[in-house]
Order: sequence, then C-alpha cells, then structure tokens
Amino acid sequence: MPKTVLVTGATGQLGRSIQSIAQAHPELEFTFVDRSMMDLADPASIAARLEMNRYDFIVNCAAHTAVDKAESEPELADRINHLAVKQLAETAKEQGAFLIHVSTDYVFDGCHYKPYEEDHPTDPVNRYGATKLLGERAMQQSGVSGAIIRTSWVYSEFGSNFVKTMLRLGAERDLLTVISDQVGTPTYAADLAQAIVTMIEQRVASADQTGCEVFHFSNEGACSWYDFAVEIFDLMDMDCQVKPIPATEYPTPAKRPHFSLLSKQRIKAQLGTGIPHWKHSLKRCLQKIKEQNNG
Ligand SMILES: NC(=O)C1=CN([C@@H]2O[C@H](COP(=O)(O)OP(=O)(O)OC[C@H]3O[C@@H](n4cnc5c(N)ncnc54)[C@H](OP(=O)(O)O)[C@@H]3O)[C@@H](O)[C@H]2O)C=CC1
Ligand SMILES: Cc1cn([C@H]2C[C@H](O)[C@@H](COP(=O)(O)OP(=O)(O)O[C@H]3O[C@@H](C)C(=O)[C@@H](O)[C@H]3O)O2)c(=O)[nH]c1=O
Repeated sequence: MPKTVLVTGATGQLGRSIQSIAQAHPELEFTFVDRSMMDLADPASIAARLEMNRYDFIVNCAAHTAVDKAESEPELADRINHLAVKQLAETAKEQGAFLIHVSTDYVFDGCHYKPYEEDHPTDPVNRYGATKLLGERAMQQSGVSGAIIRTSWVYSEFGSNFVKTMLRLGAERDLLTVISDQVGTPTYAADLAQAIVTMIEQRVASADQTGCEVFHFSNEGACSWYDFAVEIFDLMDMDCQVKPIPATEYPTPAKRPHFSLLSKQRIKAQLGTGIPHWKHSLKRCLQKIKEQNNG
C-alpha cells in the first residue's frame, strides 16, 4: 500500500516544486490541496478536509508569506501561520500522521555572526516571523511526530519571488538599487522539495522517531540580496546596473534581519546528502525560466 501524503499550498512555489517530482515517487500517494480545497484561515475548512481522509504524512507548504502585508493584517497572518499549524498538528497527532511543517529564517533577529543552529534563541523582527514562530511553538507543544524545516529566501520558476522580480525590473530599468547589508542564502524550491520527499521516504523506511525535530535547509554559500541580483543579471547576460544600498535606503513596512545564514549540519546528517551551492541551483532555475519563456 502506498503511503498517503497531503500537501498544502498546492499553488505556491514549494507546493508546485513537490508536484514536479511527485510522479517520480509512485510509492507515495500525493494529494495536493489549494486554498479552495482547504482554507487555512478557516478552522472548519481544515477540519472538514482532515475528517474526509486520513493521511500518513502532512506537508504544510501553505503560509501567509507576504512579509510587508503581514504588518497590516496580523490577525490573518496569525490564523494562517500560527492557529492553522496548531490545528494541523493537533489533528495529525490524533490521527497518527507525521507532520512536516516549513518555517523561516525570519524567526531570528539577524544579530548573530555565524550560521544559526536550530536551537539558537529566536526573536523575530517582523509580524510574519512572529506568527511563523508561534506556529512552530504550537506544533512542538502538540506532541505530534514531525519535523519543522526552516528555510530562507526561497525562489523557483513558479509564482513570484526575488529572482522573477529582478528579471522583470531588470528588463524595464537600466539601474536597480538593491540592499547589500542583509545577508543570507537563497534556496531553490526544487532542492527543498527533494529534501522533503527524501525525509518522507526515510520515515517510511524507519518510523522510529517520535517528537518534533527542527532542521535548517537552504542552499550552500552566502550572499546579500545585492550579490544575488548581480548573479541573476550575470547569468542572464542582462546589462542592468545594480547599485548596492543599505537597508536604511530601502524603507519597507516590515523590518528584515541583517543576517540569516542557517547551519545545515543537522539536515545533511539526517539526509546523508550534500546540498548544492546557491549559484549552481540559481543556474538550474534560470534555465527552467528560459525554457518556460521559449515554450
Ligand atoms: N518564499 C520564501 O522566500 C520563503 C518561504 N518560507 C516558507 O516556506 C513555505 C513555502 O513557501 P512558498 O512556497 O515560497 O510560498 P508561496 O508564497 O509561493 O505560497 C504560499 C502558499 O500558501 C497558500 N495560502 C496562503 N493563504 C492560504 C490560506 N488561507 N489557505 C490555504 N492556503 C493558503 C497560497 O495559496 P494562494 O495561491 O491561494 O495564495 C500558496 O499556495 C511557507 O511556509 C513559507 O513560510 C520560508 C522561508 C522563505
Ligand atoms: C524588489 C527589491 C527588493 N529589495 C530588497 C527588499 C528586501 O530586503 C529584499 C528581498 O525582497 P523580497 O520582498 O523578495 O523578500 P522578502 O519578502 O523579505 O523575502 C522573505 O520572504 C519570506 C516569506 C521569508 O520567509 C524569507 O526567508 C525571505 O525570503 O530585497 C531591494 O533592495 N531592491 C529591490 O528592487
């Protein structure tokens, strides 16, 4: 019997990246749900979906990810990023499902100077990060078996993200100003999707682990948003100029951490694999975007 896997956030970057590799895993029976099938802002909708079917695994890729908007709609962000995770975790615990929940580097304040370990104290600087942290805590308190995977700066050929924004703006303008004093690591959603599916397969092979462990996953390496933009234009042979600026010159409703490198030792040991460097994965993603544009 194949193991059943419910994936939320079917229309998002990570949900779509998992869908892209799902057919290569016939031993897993995936169900992808979008907002119309399970609205995380509505407890009745979550309950109805989980009563209809029971799953061996739930992968929660859905979230309120609009970082600036979360400042002006904190209640909605809380419902989706916190209360829905609590409900998913409590129901998964009752039903014996293993819950993989995706969280963010924005749970940290960004005042550290070396890659954040999983147990480093959290202290979010914006509402999005605060609601995501509450979601993590609710999951840990529920007693569900599962994993929280914190990631950072996710991009892909799907949906909207920094890479696509740069490509759009770079085609329209000769000069862009991009923040150079926020440092982190981009994450290609396809690489994270693969890590999640590998984690599920490992769990299918050996269901020993109980409790809820936190992992960090991003690509390897480090850069600022400015470095990221420069690399995008280099790889795409675009001659848009990029000027580095401090965050103080790019005011936004939400503050962002200045430093959010994540230590990935734990997940690499767990998966038994390496992780590609961000520049390598960026090249793969840009190739996909070019193919989409030509097709
Ligand atoms: N994007 C990033 O840079 C980062 C993301 N993360 C985390 O990774 C995970 C995946 O992110 P990513 O794929 O990039 O996010 P996206 O913004 O691409 O997708 C978010 C998904 O959540 C869905 N969603 C939003 N509100 C609801 C709701 N009320 N009910 C049901 N679904 C809803 C969206 O649906 P719809 O299309 O209908 O809006 C969409 O499918 C999230 O947990 C996020 O917090 C962590 C670090 C960085
Ligand atoms: C468009 C643009 C952005 N920026 C800056 C603003 C910001 O600090 C940074 C990235 O902008 P974005 O709005 O794409 O990024 P942001 O929404 O902050 O991205 C975050 O999303 C959430 C969901 C996460 O969990 C984080 O890991 C992170 O990926 O680049 C510029 O400096 N110049 C520009 O022209």
